[in-house]
Amino acid sequence: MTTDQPEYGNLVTRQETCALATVRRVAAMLDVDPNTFANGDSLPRGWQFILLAADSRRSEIRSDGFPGLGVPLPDLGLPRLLLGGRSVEYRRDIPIGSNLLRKSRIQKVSHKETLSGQMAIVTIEHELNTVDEPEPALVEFQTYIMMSAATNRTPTAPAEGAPPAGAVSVTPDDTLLFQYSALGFNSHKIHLDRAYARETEGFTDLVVNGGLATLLFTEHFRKEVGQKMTTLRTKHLAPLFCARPISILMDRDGESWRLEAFDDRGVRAMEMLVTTA
Ligand SMILES: C/C(=C\C(=O)SCCNC(=O)CCNC(=O)[C@H](O)C(C)(C)COP(=O)(O)OP(=O)(O)OC[C@H]1O[C@@H](n2cnc3c(N)ncnc32)[C@H](O)[C@@H]1OP(=O)(O)O)C(=O)O
Repeated sequence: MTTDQPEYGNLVTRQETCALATVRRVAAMLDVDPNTFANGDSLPRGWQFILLAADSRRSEIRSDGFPGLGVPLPDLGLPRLLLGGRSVEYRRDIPIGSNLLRKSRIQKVSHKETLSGQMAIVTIEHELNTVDEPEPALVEFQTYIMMSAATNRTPTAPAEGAPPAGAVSVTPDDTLLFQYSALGFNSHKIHLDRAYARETEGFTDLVVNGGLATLLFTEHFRKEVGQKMTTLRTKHLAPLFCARPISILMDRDGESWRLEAFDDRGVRAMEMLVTTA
């Protein structure tokens, strides 16, 4: 059963700065030379997570360590949460060093009864405007799946065999997970606290943040294709785990690219669709 809730609608506005120091740290995390970036250069498309962090007070942090969505959302009584997907439209470049106005709101909340229990699907919309332009430079929708406490049901998808041949492999480790969480001011414990991830949420290991997996995809796209993305859409189908190789496959269809991620057991865990101008 699905029930669509009317918009919560409260618009939250914030001042953000695309700080060179933070951009240099993202570069360092990705093993890119930080000295190749300067004020006035364009923020690489895919790196906007540093401008979309929540700034919740410590007293507002959820029991799972998640700082919240950065916009008011009533307590839905669903203590667990995973990123379901994102959809981004890049309209203009964001200059490094620029000041931005960020507008965020809950766009939609749907409630579902599923085999795993109650679920809410929450979509939040962010716009980033450079101060001198009336139209947003970037519009991003993020969908979070909120769930009841972990049951006996394992959240790990069934094994399907080996990863596909011809894929590029990347293995996120504890350090990468920590640095991504720190740069996004995200203290969710499934990415940082192995005992919590296993014992409280029932995962086999630390879960790779879907935003980090997306960043690894967009970096792969930047290096292999080199064209500017105009849109990207992701869907997270199964969790990816720390210290396990992720296999990335990329296919082109005209001006669109489809990237898929498989875990070390061959489970298709994520897909990303990219278009270019
Ligand atoms: C936290 C956090 C950030 C993160 O990045 S967490 C890591 C990244 N995300 C994931 O690893 C999620 C991977 N996906 C899953 O584990 C499963 O898909 C999930 C979400 C547990 C749902 O699986 P179920 O088997 O329990 O449910 P169903 O597949 O039957 O779906 C039930 C309804 O939910 C809708 N739905 C499912 N997945 C998504 C999705 N990715 N996006 C949007 N909607 C989704 C599905 O359509 C079903 O609805 P129907 O109307 O079709 O019944 C951080 O920032 O800290």
